[in-house]
Amino acid sequence: MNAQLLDGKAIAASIRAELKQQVAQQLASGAAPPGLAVVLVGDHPASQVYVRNKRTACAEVGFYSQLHELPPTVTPDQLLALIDQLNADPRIHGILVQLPLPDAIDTEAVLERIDPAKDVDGFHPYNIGRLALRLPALRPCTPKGVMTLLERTGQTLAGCDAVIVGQSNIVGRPMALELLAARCTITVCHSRTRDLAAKVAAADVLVVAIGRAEFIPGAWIKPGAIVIDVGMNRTVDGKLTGDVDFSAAVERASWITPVPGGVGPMTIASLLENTLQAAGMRAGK
Ligand SMILES: Nc1nc(=O)c2c([nH]1)NC[C@@H]1CN(c3ccc(C(=O)N[C@@H](CCC(=O)O)C(=O)O)cc3)C=[N+]21
Repeated sequence: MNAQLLDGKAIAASIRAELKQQVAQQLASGAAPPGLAVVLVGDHPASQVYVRNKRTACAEVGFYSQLHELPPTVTPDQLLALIDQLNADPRIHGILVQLPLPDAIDTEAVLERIDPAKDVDGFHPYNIGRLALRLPALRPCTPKGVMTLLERTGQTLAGCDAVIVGQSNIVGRPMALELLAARCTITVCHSRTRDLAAKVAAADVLVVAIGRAEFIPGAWIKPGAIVIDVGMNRTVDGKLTGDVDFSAAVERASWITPVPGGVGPMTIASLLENTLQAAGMRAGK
């Protein structure tokens, strides 16, 4: 069997085209554009690339956006004061504080300072709690993008055995909540999991988000599984590679995401959807 490619790059482009139309319609009826503020602390080179991609995407769909670049020496009080200012700014509907933050800053305190109604990353405990309770919320962008990819396969998720490798607050845990809401049976694996190979081999839907290049061998994949690779690892020669051994997995899976061009562009598309949602203009869902 040779898997079909879940082309995140193309699906994200079609989502942006739809959002662009919705924004144009709202603008024509006199509404202000959705506004996103991105806060970047320090000079993490990878973060600068991601932030640039996010701002380009905002411009493409007609959003207003601001970039706030702060030095790595910024004090917690200065950062919290900026968040307060953005919370109060009526032009800004979404606030994204790029992670990771410098060690001297208490990440949880910063994320909790963001108005939950402007929390377009969906990282605030209020929004995570609402996701856990299956209430409408701003949902974390990467798991939301993965759910959009899974919908595009046309496969029924209810009743599937879904296995998530990785238990991070930003991907693994909210991913488990999303798949549970879709009525999958969930297994979350992590560094203390026993017999990971057997867990992976039981997955109808496999989502891998651990950040270790080609950690999951293709031979572990259940024939016919849907494989979603959230990993983005930079190899020594500068290429991006996922957490799954793609060349072997593609021969067993029914659907698989490439890296790059899979989950990454969907994360940004979800951020745009969330910003539109926060602006009160309903995005797709
Ligand atoms: N508060 C916060 N929210 C985030 O959503 C967030 C963050 N912090 N910190 C960093 C990570 C990383 N992230 C990416 C999003 C898209 C691509 C993406 O579009 N990747 C392209 C390729 C990019 C390349 O070639 O380098 C792809 O996979 O095809 C990558 C990485 C969002 N993050």
